[in-house]
Amino acid sequence: MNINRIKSLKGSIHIPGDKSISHRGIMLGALANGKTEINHFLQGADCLSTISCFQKLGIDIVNSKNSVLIEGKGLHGLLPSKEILDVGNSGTTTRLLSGILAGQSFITTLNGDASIQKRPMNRIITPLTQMGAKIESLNNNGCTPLKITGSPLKGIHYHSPIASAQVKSCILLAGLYADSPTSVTEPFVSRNHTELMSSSFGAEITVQNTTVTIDPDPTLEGQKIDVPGDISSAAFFIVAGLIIPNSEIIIKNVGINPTRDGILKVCKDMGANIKLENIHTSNGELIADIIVSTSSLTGTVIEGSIIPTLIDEIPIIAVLACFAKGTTVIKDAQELKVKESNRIDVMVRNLTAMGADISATDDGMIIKGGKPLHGAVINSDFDHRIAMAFSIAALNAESETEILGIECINISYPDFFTDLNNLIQK
Ligand SMILES: O=C(O)C1=C[C@@H](OP(=O)(O)O)[C@@H](O)[C@H](O)C1
Ligand SMILES: C=C(OP(=O)(O)O)C(=O)O
Repeated sequence: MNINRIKSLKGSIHIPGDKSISHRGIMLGALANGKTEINHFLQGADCLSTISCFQKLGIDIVNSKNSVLIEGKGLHGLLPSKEILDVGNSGTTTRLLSGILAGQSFITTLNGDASIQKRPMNRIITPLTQMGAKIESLNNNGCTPLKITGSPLKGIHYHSPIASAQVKSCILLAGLYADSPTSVTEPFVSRNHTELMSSSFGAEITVQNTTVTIDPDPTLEGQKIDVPGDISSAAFFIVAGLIIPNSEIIIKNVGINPTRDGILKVCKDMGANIKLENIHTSNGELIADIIVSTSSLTGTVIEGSIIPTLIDEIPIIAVLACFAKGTTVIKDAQELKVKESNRIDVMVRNLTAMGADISATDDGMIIKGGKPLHGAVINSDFDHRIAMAFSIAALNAESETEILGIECINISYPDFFTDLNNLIQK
């Protein structure tokens, strides 16, 4: 894909459904009694992997694009899969599903693509094993393929060394099958969609500071879920609207859950023209329209408790920082090394190729903004966030940019270029 500089962006856009919430809707819908209807479900490859895994576990799911209908079979209704479950590229599917499978009365093997086979799974194997689960990393490297032998589980209080919603959610979902309450304490609060959604399905969840506790064996009842737009997808348009001259865009119906809204705070800190309108709540999730216009920006420091609230947005925030005056420092973000790619290395390599002044640190990056970007050949390393971040950077670079492996945007945002083209002013 070749991309050139554009003049401006104008208009309004509806962002596709939130990836994290879409995954959880399928999982909890499958474990609930009766029908669950999910509207504005994200039709990205990761969420389709979650659907196909649950279909193989005996759940009827009809995906009619506008809505997804799930015929839930209750907490104990899953059936053994005849095949290996394919989790594709999705870390969320792998880790959350492993928590559910740990409590079943059958054996499951799951595996995914080349990227998933390098992502760390000991972070879930350790707590699930403490609960009594039997999980084998078949290549003995702490990664997939995983063989999960469902077992009777006991409730634990796990102190997670990382603020990870996937680790927390994996343990909480396993906790549904435990013999006593299960608690997870994390160093900082990570996204809380599992907590919000499972309590709306009828689970007993209590939250105290950074500790979440779930009671076992609830009766979950099917729900109607309206998925808000994904702020992690909106982030590309937020940044585009800020860095491209003469732009003003309205991004409608975006989830701004406080455990996800770090990018909004960072933009405000940097001096962005950004406003929220029409703020309301749906299914316990906070939603707003976001209005952004071209802004003069200054660098900032991003560290500590805000990191989990913007972890997937760091690639596009690094692009934003290139267009700000002064230095932006990103710290405490070592988790970026174990995403679909090593997002610190890949951002530094590719932004350097475009002429930015950026260096990698052990836990983040330092960007000295203000140097104009020029076109380059960008290898996305088949990471969707990287491919989209550089598609936006290319819109304000001096010469043509070529992005290799652009198809990976299908993971989280299949219509990204259609939506972008609708805003570009010729
Ligand atoms: O729980 C989730 O839906 C997610 C949690 C985050 O991962 P970690 O839990 O590994 O931080 C995030 O990066 C991922 O895109 C989605
Ligand atoms: C890290 C991501 O997803 P996952 O962990 O589910 O693969 C992401 O979407 O940026």
